[in-house]
Amino acid sequence: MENNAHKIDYNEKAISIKGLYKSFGELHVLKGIDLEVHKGENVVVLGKSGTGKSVLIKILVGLLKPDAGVVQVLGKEVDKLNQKELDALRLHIGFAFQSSALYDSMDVRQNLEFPLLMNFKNLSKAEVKDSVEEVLDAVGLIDKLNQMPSDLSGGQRKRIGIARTLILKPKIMLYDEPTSGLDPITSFEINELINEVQEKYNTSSIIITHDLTCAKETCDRVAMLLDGTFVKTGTFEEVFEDQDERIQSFYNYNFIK
Ligand SMILES: Nc1ncnc2c1ncn2[C@@H]1O[C@H](COP(=O)(O)OP(=O)(O)OP(=O)(O)O)[C@@H](O)[C@H]1O
Repeated sequence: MENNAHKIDYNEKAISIKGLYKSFGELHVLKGIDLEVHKGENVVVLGKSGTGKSVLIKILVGLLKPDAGVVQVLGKEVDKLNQKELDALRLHIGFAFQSSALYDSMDVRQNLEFPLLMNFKNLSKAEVKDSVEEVLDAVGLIDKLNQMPSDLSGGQRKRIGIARTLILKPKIMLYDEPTSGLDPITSFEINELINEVQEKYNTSSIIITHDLTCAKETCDRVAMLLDGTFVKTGTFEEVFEDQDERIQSFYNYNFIK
């Protein structure tokens, strides 16, 4: 589904992947991947468990090196960067973990302040307070400022996790299974939030999921990863209109769940 609310700039690539290969010994995980994510675009990567979605993300953030291919993020060729350059690039990438990854011993305010204080030493107390309140407001949880993560629902923890990445004003958002473990209503709210983040912060995003509703609601384009390659890339409808047996079987299996 084309999401017209997003201001996509097709002249600017946030992520560009060409001919990417990655194997672990005899296990050939990525076998010639090409993908572009434009500025302001949400691209959903769909694929079965174990097809290399996490490997792809790790290559994007420089945690794994490709065997072959060119991977550019915000114009930088990731595997050519030194550690300092990589750290600088990662500051522009927000990673929303499947688990939310909040610090349980810190309240919501401290969880949100933490990345700011770690990365920017000269911020005034007022600047920190304003940033915390802005992102909490963006995820609709301003009233949870002083709560502990253990007192929040799973959906609220996901929202705070997203707020914590937003506080560094990332240009790119990577969402790893954002709706996994959530009930349908909470999943709906997270899908809406992903779109709101896109609209408010004009981020470019990769959303990894096998939740077809999440894909349909958040995608500008879908890239279907099967057997180590993107077998089809296009709008949600374009991908699932394809009669490729593997795509139809993925749809039928995941639709029933
Ligand atoms: N560092 C590694 N060393 C060896 N094998 C690895 C390594 N990282 C990933 N793999 C293998 O690569 C394959 C793809 O793993 P990956 O974690 O990317 O799958 P995925 O698509 O993210 O799956 P899921 O949806 O279950 O998280 C798996 O078979 C995995 O065991």
